[in-house]
Amino acid sequence: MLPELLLNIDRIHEKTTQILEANMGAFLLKGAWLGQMDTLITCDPAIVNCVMKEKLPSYHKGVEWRKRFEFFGNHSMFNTDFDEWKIHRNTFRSFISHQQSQQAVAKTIRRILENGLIPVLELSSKQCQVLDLQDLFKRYTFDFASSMVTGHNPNSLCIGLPKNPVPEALDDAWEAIILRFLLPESLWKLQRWLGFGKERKMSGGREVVDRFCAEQISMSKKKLSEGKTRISFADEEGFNFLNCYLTGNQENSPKVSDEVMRDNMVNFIFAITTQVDTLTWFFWMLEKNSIVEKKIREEIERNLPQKGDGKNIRLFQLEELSKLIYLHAALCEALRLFPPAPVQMRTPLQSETLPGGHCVDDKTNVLIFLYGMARMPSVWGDDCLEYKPERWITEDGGIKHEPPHKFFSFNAGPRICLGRDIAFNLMKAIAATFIHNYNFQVLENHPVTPTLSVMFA
Ligand code: HEM
Repeated sequence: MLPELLLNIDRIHEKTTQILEANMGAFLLKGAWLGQMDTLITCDPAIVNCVMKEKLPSYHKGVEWRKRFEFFGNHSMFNTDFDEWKIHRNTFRSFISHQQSQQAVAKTIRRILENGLIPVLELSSKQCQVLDLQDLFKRYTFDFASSMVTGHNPNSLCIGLPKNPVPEALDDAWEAIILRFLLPESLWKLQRWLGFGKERKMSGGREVVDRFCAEQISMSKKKLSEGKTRISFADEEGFNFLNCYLTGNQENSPKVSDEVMRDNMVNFIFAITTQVDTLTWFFWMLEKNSIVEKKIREEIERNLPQKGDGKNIRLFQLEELSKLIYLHAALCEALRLFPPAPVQMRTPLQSETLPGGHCVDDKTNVLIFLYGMARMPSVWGDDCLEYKPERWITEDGGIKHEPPHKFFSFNAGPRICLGRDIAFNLMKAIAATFIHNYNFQVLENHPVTPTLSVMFA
């Protein structure tokens, strides 16, 4: 099957989905790939539940995963397992669930929308300019990520749209990483050694990201030593992820090395910027389903009536956004059909039998293909290919809860995404601002195809 997949590389998501459907949701790729290991490719929610939740301690991300994602460093939460992962997860959790967090998220989003997005949109609409929405979302999420992680807003979303090398470096990394999954290891290693193609771009990107992190770490240390930031990250002024490390995130927490901070800063920035892809596909879906856009506008008008003459640009408070159920459903539906991370992989530590009877061992990767899961009639019904926010709404008008092993876009089990609520706030804030205040349309004949990247971009 590997040749069949490689021959269809330009439509690999569709091809894999077809093969999965013909094989009842799981098929085995024998050897010669991913470190000469066999790989069970699956989109069966029962297998996901078993691997990611019920038996997670028996599986790890493993060496083949880390080799491919080395851009993130050996000490990032994303690349670690077991005890080391637990330490990092606790640090992230203590930051995200801190009482300052919600206020910091709300203020930061508002500041970026008010001072960054609105001036850009106002100018562009006056001058009838064409805008690249994906680029705007990249700037929005990067400015937010940098503010939360380092306390510094780089203002990449501002009039003139200056180039920022860090988000570009992340995009380059994604495109190189997918090739590390598709090409034989010897080939991508040779490319890395020769400094060639996407590997060369990724190495350059790594330098850019390392420099960014080193500068931020050194600036924050300097501020702390000069007493410019209050000592605790728990104060409003000093509340950022880096300070959480520098000032100790919990009682008696050991101070960590710059390398650990670097790896987890990159991890955090990456986690936040995943929303670029969801927002982009969401707006594309609105273009194709104008009735959904109309319903969102009506929901905003109905639930959040405007005071005054309605002529001013309107921004929403996060508490207001929680009243927008249909918008939430429309975003869930975009996340279902276009999960930003379309694959997850785990390797068992020993022999295991999976639901459905597949046997795997420590020489077999289990690769979960989320993109395919969304397109299985057996999982989501005969209308699974349709963009249909209504599937997320209960009879009494609330949001329908789907178990994470079925709606797997935020992962499931002990490693479930910690930033889900922040993600929805970020996405709803920009979506409501756009939809309520502006009309937009996609350029005629504009080609829309996913790039060959490990993210579904
Ligand atoms: C649409 C937006 C998002 C999606 C689809 C998403 C999805 C995911 C996925 C699939 C994972 C598992 C990664 C893995 O183990 O390989 C994950 C983990 C994580 N996410 Fe998100 N994420 C989003 C936004 C965010 C945001 C905004 C934050 C932070 C504010 C965040 C924080 C995290 C953290 C800390 C983890 C690590 C969990 C662990 O390994 O224990 N995510 N996310």
